[in-house]
Amino acid sequence: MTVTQIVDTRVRGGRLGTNALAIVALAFVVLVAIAVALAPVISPYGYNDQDLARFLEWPSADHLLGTDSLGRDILTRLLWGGQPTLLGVLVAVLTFVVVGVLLGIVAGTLGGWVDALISGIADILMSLPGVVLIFAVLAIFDQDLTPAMITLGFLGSGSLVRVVRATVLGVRGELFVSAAIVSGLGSVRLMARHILPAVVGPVVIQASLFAGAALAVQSGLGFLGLGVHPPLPTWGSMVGEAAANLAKAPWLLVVSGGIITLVSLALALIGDGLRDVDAARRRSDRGRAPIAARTSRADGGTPPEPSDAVLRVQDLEISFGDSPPVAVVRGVSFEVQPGEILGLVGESGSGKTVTTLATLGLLPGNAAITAGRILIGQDDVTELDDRGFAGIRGRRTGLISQEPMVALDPLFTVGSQLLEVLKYASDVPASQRRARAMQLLSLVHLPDPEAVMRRFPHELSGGMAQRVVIATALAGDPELLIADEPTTALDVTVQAGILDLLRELRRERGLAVLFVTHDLAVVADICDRVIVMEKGVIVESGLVDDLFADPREPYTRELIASTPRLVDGR
Ligand SMILES: Nc1ncnc2c1ncn2[C@@H]1O[C@H](COP(=O)(O)OP(=O)(O)OP(=O)(O)O)[C@@H](O)[C@H]1O
Repeated sequence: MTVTQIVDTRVRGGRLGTNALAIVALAFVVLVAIAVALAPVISPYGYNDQDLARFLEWPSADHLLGTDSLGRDILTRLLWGGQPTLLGVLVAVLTFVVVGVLLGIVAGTLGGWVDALISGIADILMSLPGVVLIFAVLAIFDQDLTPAMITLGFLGSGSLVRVVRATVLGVRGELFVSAAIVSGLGSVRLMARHILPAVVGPVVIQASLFAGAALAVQSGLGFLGLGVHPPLPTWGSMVGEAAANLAKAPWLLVVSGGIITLVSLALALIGDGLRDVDAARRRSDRGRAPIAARTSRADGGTPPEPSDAVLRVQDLEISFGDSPPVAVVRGVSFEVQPGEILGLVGESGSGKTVTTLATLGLLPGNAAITAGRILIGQDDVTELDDRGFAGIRGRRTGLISQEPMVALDPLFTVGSQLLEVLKYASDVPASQRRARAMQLLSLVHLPDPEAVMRRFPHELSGGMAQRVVIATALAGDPELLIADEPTTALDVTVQAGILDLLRELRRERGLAVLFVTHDLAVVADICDRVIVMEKGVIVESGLVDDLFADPREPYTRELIASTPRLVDGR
């Protein structure tokens, strides 16, 4: 059985097991929706039929869920009340999906200033005080719930815009999309055949999670008596009535609060189930990614051999000092395949940095490789001196460091630094270097490359500087990028952009990346496989999803537990 088959088998097994709950939840929501839609047919009474002799009654054969303070049948009101409630949720979700998908696709497809404008709008939508705006809309539209729920969907769509945009950017980098464009597929067909199917999964997940949030807001409004047109109930208004009679008939709150809780819970379970399916699909794609990338590079698509690895570290031992030498890295072995992003994690002092420095031939003078080998392609670089490394650094390996500002010389413009690297690390003729430099700046999505060429490092933001560093690292067209905490010094939004760029480079150019970090949330976001180091040795390694789902070593579990964004799923 091949590795790909093993991954696929695991994925299928995972889907079946984890989604039983989601399927039950989906069946429940569908059942509730059908019952609510059929309220006029199946309700035992009218929603405003009053029987003042039988108010606040417990469930009985006549009134299966009891009666309210005016003797109205609770089951009937629950069914009728579901109509404005679920319709409101539907309106909000439809708005959320239409706005989010349209803007996300336009931003991801057109890029440039359109992308910047739409991303700005998405940021603004996410920062607006939603509840206040919804109150205002209700006041303006005479308590009409529809405009209020459209507003809710519109405000919520900012997050979906980002998800769809990122998905579109990812898909556009796929080889099959490039092949489709080259073979003359029009943009409408490209959208229908390749881009829309890719965004369906993430959109459905986001929509089901948003539906839960919309139900909560809808119910909250109903509870406050907003958007309600008595005597027609909403689930929220029924909670309000139940709260008013809490001492006399606590049962009412169990029923009205219960249906809202159950439907919200079911929507969350559906979202979680869909997310599992999507994660499993991605995991299987990631399991295949290196092979796909390798095949695309290898002439004739020959099956990959282990020796196709871009980087092979075998039984590496690194020691400091000589009387006696102290080994700080021991028995470290791993491989990085073309198109693969391998995470190297561990707490400070675990040996990540010295391992990567050894790979680049940059160990400090008091350190030495005392055992093992490092192979870049087929070349053992363990014994190479600086002259020997000249053909490797820049041309076969590129470095992205933690501090982009430090990586750039403050005395020279971006252009002169890029031209210099192109001169020494590439074979681009002098006459074409300027054009190539600007091409590299465009490749890393820096707008107006000509202006960027003229700037000094201090005139760049942190994110721009890191993109310049990545462009510089790509100048010699290396097959391996070593990224040493490349996002640690950047703020979260800029960080996401740099991670997107690395993913895109991997997809478009089949680049391999050795990603050194202590941030497991970043590893979960970008890496295919991960190696965990502790005190100079590898304690655990594996596919990222497997390792995070089922860490075997206590040290790994501790690392995961100390990363709040992973633990609470943010
Ligand atoms: N110049 C040096 N002289 C002596 N020992 C060193 C030197 N540099 C690193 N070490 C030791 O090597 C070990 C591994 O350090 P390394 O910097 O690789 O850890 P790290 O996991 O990369 O940590 P960090 O994330 O803080 O960079 C540590 O025990 C450290 O004390």
